[in-house]
Amino acid sequence: MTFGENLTMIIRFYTLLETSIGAISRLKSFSENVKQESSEGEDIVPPKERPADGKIDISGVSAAYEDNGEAPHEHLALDNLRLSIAPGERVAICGRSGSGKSSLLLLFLRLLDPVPRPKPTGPSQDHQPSNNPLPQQIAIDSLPLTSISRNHLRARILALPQEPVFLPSGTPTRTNLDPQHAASESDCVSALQAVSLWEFISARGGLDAPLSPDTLSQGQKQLFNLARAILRRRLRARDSEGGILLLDMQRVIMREFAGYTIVMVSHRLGMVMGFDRVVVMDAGRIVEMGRPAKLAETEGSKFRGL
Ligand SMILES: Nc1ncnc2c1ncn2[C@@H]1O[C@H](COP(=O)(O)OP(=O)(O)OP(=O)(O)O)[C@@H](O)[C@H]1O
Repeated sequence: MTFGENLTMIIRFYTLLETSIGAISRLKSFSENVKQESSEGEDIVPPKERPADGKIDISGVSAAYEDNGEAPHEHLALDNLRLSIAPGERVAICGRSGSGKSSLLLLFLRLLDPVPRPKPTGPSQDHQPSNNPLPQQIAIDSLPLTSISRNHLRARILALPQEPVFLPSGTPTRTNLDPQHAASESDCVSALQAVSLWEFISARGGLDAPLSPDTLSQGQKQLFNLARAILRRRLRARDSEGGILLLDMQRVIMREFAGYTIVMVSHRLGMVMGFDRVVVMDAGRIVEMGRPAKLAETEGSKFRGL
């Protein structure tokens, strides 16, 4: 072996060692810093057809990211939210960056939990009375979220986040699309066809070929994520129709989710106008609510201002 080859090998192994040490350090910091979720009291496993209706009730809920224990929170991401959503209603959540839209979706998935409110803030408003008589609670189809098994809750609610998550590069496309291998090959192809991604995937070796998320554009990643939700919706439809879809992306295929209660975060007016109701947020509070077309016409409305 020449000196050059030896040097190349040393550099390659050294780089690998550095990468591995980095991974170990990230795992160590993850296990030290990330608190385990407590599943106390979450003993209800809803029957397969739930959430069949998709009714949502939020009564006086506040939430914060920092963990203060029992101490009051200075910065609330969500501040005394009260919102009822009827089964099958399509609600768009609007508001400036940082107003709490994504945090609201995290609430439904128990990725953010309610915290006690420090004190009534600001003047009482129509949409959010500051003297709230109800205990703070979120319920889906009249079941308090805190009593539903967290895993079941997350498995039942379809969520499309802003930043889609992919399995490590090299994982087959099919596993990325359907990690539990619950769907048939034709189900997978059909879901990818529904979002016009099948031709692209097929040209790269099809379902069993390894997928490198880096080779997908941001739009393609969102479409892939949408194909996952379509596939899960179609598999679920064999047991029950309806459910809850949380959308934190701009592109939606309404046709695929007819009958679902939809809560969508949106910045695009064109998308919002087709919804039943728009909820405008500011500083973690609901500041306006109503039919999008009506609010868009109302002089001085916050929605119009956006
Ligand atoms: N991981 C986090 N840690 C701490 N604070 C956070 C975190 N995520 C959001 N926040 C804070 O919570 C508040 C609400 O943020 P959120 O992401 O819900 O807003 P948003 O309306 O979805 O914004 P955007 O339109 O930019 O996505 C903001 O004050 C934000 O700084």
